[in-house]
Amino acid sequence: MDRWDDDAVVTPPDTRPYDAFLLVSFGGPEKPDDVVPFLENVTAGRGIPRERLVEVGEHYFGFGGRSPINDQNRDLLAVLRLELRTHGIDLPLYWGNRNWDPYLSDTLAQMRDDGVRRAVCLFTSAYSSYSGCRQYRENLADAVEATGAEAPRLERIRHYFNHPGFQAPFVDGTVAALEQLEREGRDADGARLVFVTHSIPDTMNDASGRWVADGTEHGGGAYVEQHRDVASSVAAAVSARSGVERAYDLVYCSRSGSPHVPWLEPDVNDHLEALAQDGVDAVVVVPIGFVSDHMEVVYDLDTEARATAERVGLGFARVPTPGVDRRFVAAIRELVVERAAQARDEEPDPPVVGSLPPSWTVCPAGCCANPRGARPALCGSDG
Ligand SMILES: CC1=C(CCC(=O)O)c2cc3nc(cc4[nH]c(cc5[nH]c(cc1n2)c(C)c5CCC(=O)O)c(CCC(=O)O)c4C)C(CCC(=O)O)=C3C
Ligand SMILES: [Fe+2]
Repeated sequence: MDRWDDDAVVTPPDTRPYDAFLLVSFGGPEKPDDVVPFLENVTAGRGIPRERLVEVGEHYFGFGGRSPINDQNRDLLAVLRLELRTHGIDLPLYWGNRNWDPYLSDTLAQMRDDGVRRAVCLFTSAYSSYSGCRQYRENLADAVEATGAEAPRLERIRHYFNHPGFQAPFVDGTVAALEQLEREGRDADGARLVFVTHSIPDTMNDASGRWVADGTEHGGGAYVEQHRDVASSVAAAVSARSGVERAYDLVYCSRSGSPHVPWLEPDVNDHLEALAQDGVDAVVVVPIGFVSDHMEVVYDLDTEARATAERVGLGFARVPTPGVDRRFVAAIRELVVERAAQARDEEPDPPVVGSLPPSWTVCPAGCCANPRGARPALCGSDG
């Protein structure tokens, strides 16, 4: 008969004061008829040129009008539910999107009806920027407004770009990609590591992580700084594993908006062309800007950037995003427990890799300012 040692009984981690977890994401179309209304949601008031919308719409139609992003969030919730349960954490999980069903306002109403009082939120963006943080905080404020007085109180997990569980899948994936290039007869030792993230307007980067105290501005440029820190940390871990120092770069994809507005560069396609001209034989593309392999990855990188690499004769291997990797899912569990301890005024020791400290959980006044003017936003000190 199996003996159940008393000391084998693990005391579940304390997640009070939270009685729910909310996954906050971008949303994406699920069938061809959804594509145009989805794009209209995304670009409302953004001044995106019509020809750009038609172009991006074609990307979606090329994938049957269905973005992978909602299914990836369903998968993440399924494995997270298992992860929490096996660690004795009984937290109901909810999911809401900015731009498509399930919308945050519908999800918040469900949470209210279920009697949820105080939920911890994770955004499917690991970094500081208006699009990746404050805009989600504004979306939460709008959803709480629509839900009314009984809406749950919402608090946010820190930016998790430097959590070890977010970076570990990129390190392993890069080592595996180099081995793949080796098998293809490419110069893996001389391969360039090309870290990629979503381009944003220069002004949005300048405003990222910039906050105001007593009329004085502090910080700014956090989006690029955080990505550079991840790139250097992953590149160092890969070189420690492979015994080879490789050159690496941080480049950008998915630029949008008016061509007259400066966005972060170089674009990944321009960069691949330049590397080929410099005689580089192969690249490993590491999409550190993304949590799952959604359209900005499977189209902008796996379709567009891969075609550029083939055209210029570069060996090309693309590393998977964290998605449902068990270390990333475990990191989410740890971040929930960490945030709950902070909410109880305890002082957990947040694990980080790289040279930057753990990010804040309550955004300071003015942080990642909305380029179109201030709007109500939750999870910060400027409501
Ligand atoms: C920083 C950032 C992230 C990462 C943070 C996060 O993960 O949230 C992100 C994610 C995503 N962006 C996505 C899609 C789009 N982004 C657009 C437009 C824009 N993105 C921007 C920034 C970002 N975007 C910006 C500054 C614009 C210009 C309009 C504006 O100023 O707001 C447009 C309009 C057409 C166009 O591309 O021009 C689309 C369709 C999808 C869904 C993919 C799928 O369906 O699988 C996802 C996850
Ligand atoms: Fe985007």
